[in-house]
Amino acid sequence: MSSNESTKLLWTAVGAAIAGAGVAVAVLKYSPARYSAPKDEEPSFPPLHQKRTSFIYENNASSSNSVIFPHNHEERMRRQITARAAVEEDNFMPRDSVTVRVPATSANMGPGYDTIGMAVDLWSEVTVERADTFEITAEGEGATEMPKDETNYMVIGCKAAFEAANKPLPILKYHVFSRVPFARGLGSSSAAIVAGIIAGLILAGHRLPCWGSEALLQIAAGIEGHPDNVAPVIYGGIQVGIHNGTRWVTERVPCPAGLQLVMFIPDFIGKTSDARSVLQPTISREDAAYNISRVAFLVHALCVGNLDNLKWGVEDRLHQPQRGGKLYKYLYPMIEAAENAGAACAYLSGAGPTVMAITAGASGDIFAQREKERSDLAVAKAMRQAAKEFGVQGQVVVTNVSNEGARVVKVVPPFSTGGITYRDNI
Ligand SMILES: Nc1ncnc2c1ncn2[C@@H]1O[C@H](COP(=O)(O)OP(=O)(O)O)[C@@H](O)[C@H]1O
Ligand SMILES: N[C@@H](CCOP(=O)(O)O)C(=O)O
Repeated sequence: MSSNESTKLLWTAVGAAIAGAGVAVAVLKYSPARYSAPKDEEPSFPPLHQKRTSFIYENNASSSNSVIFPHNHEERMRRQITARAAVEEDNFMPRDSVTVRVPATSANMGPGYDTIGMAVDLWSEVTVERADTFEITAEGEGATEMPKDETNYMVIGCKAAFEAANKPLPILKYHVFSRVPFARGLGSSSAAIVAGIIAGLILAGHRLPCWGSEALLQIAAGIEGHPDNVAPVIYGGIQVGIHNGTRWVTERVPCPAGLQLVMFIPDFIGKTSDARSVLQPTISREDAAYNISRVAFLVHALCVGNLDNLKWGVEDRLHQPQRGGKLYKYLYPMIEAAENAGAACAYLSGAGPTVMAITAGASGDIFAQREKERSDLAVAKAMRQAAKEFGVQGQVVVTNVSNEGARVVKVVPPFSTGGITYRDNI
């Protein structure tokens, strides 16, 4: 290399270093990290109904083009929310009518009492509309049994939504087409609560903060008292929820593909409140350790897709032995029969009386699989036989886990406008 070339290289390097330092200073000075909330403090945003195109970048030093550090998830979310909110601004006006679909859920999954729950591919559809007189009509599961007055959870959910919106509850009429078995341990109450809240929010034209506060979850779990049903109704999949001392927090647990759910649903009703009252108020350290180990095993088995470990993972000493002993004598014999017939595991769904067996199919829809690849039929037969031996009448329903939670399927006036069409043209 000539001395000329090396001098040129030296100056290029010096120039690059100065430019780099300049960028670094600019980045540090204007980095969005400077505007993030102090540690341990929730970032406070203006009310969500306010025009938001300005609130994130009120301080002009930070523009939407400024650098986001890889770890700065919060800033990235704020920008995404801002962009989306600008598009959706028009959609937050009060509505006349809304229809929401909500899934059944299977809580506890054995040892995860009041903590773990799974969305089940069985859906109810709730329509709430403004009316001159209050009315509740229902068809399908529990149509005659569910309350038709203000104690109905759809109404309680709707009321909570209007309270959150700080608006008086208008006169509304409710219609539910229910496919979630009523008071059978498949989360009919949580489905009604979540449907009511979502419908109420949309009718009121109010939206709740999601990221960082999950306000919908707070309201729903506040009404239900535990998050194991409402979290999967809202978010779908398998959810593990806690209360962190300040608020409810839920996380999705990965769900292995191709699971089938084989449910024995007795013909009789089992109210959750009754099934909670048979539980002992305290448990031994040994039983606590037992349940901790099983929950850990369950979550691990789901995460790595090790279905062989599920049968250990669903074992429990917190509620199943008491409920099985006092209310559902068929429970353990049915679990054994299902597992012997090829189920990966079986447990009491929620507070019962339904027993849930999980079987592993090949990939694709079960109706497109050869019988050899499916164990749901053998498991269903074994569960029915066990029920017969105990004189319990009921039906077996086979379905899947739903990775999706509650969704709005119709709104009047619609969200879709000439310019933007939302899915299903809602
Ligand atoms: N819209 C509704 N759908 C189902 N149950 C409701 C509804 N509104 C109120 N309930 C009450 O909730 C109870 C059913 O909930 P629960 O006992 O927890 O069973 P599940 O396992 O189905 O959630 C019943 O006593 C019923 O009166
Ligand atoms: N953790 C609760 C779950 C109740 O579920 P449900 O579907 O029976 O309402 C309990 O075990 O009590």
